[in-house]
Amino acid sequence: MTRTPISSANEAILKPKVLTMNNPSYVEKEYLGRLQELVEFHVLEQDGHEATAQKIKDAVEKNGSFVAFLVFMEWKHKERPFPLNENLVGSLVDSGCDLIACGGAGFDWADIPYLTSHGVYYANTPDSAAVRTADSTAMMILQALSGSSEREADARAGRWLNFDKLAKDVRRSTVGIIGMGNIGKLVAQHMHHFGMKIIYYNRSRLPSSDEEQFGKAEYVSFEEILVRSDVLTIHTPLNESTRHLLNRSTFARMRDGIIIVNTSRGPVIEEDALVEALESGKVLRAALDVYEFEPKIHPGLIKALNTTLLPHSAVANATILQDQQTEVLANLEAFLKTGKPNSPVNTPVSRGEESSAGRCHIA
Ligand SMILES: O=CC(=O)O
Repeated sequence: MTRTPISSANEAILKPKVLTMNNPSYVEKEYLGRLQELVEFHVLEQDGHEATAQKIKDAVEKNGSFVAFLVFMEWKHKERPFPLNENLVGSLVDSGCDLIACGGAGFDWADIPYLTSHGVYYANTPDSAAVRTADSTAMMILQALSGSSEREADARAGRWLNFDKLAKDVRRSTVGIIGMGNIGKLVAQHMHHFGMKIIYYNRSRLPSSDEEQFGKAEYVSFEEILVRSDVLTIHTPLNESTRHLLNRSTFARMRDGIIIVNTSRGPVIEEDALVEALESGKVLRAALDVYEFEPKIHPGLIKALNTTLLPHSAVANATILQDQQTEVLANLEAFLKTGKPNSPVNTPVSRGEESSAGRCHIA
């Protein structure tokens, strides 16, 4: 694969300008070339929150308005300059930016109400994140059922044949899926293939053809999913109604010896309550990729042997950046051609009534 930095000094004057955070270095050269015929890219390298906000202000001052701001993730940057709020992107928004397209499925780091009320689309990258997150979730469910982290610790410590806590049989276990969006459905597909019974809780019921495909998955109430799940896996976005969805009271209502898996967002679980439930044995094991106060992990989780802990890396495989950066650019391309990105998470208020043709930047 060719890695092609985009030029920050394209000549064409009449092309709409697009500001990017980092280079889309993993995108196929031909695709990038086609987009460079449509727009003029300006690149800034990400920094801390305040420093990035200043770089954005400087870019606007120097170049005038940008039609879009694209955020490309890079491995070398360990921390993100978020939150993506008025302080970070206010200068862009005020200068007429219509689209912010960002790598990543979650968008809790962006002030969506601010963007919506200022007429700006926010687009995420659900497709590239979904497959990797679902694959990692399946792996973590199997790890937690088998107690592989405890067994590995035994092996490393030379403890042989320690069968105090035997693996649970995947084929005789029920997985409860909270949130049946793209990721939840892929997890259902994976775990059905492993022979698990699937139950799910979601805002709305899936078409019966989907339920059939997942081995007659059952749509259940929130209370029912707590008491019937052997493994509970969370795939909801983080918002005010899902913050601490799992808390002291819900843990108390779950079946004894439940397994908790979370690859969505940490604050969906009240971590203190989870630690208590792991200590009491109410929760047999937890497999987590996300934490309430990232990048800090609760000391009680680190200490516990019955946890499998990953550093928010469920999506991180060798090809994610290529797919994610391409998905960000596809959002831009769709927006330029139709006035709407492929995967908007909001409907900007001032534009809700406009016809999409009215917003096209490219005929
Ligand atoms: O956390 C990862 C994502 O939101 O894609």
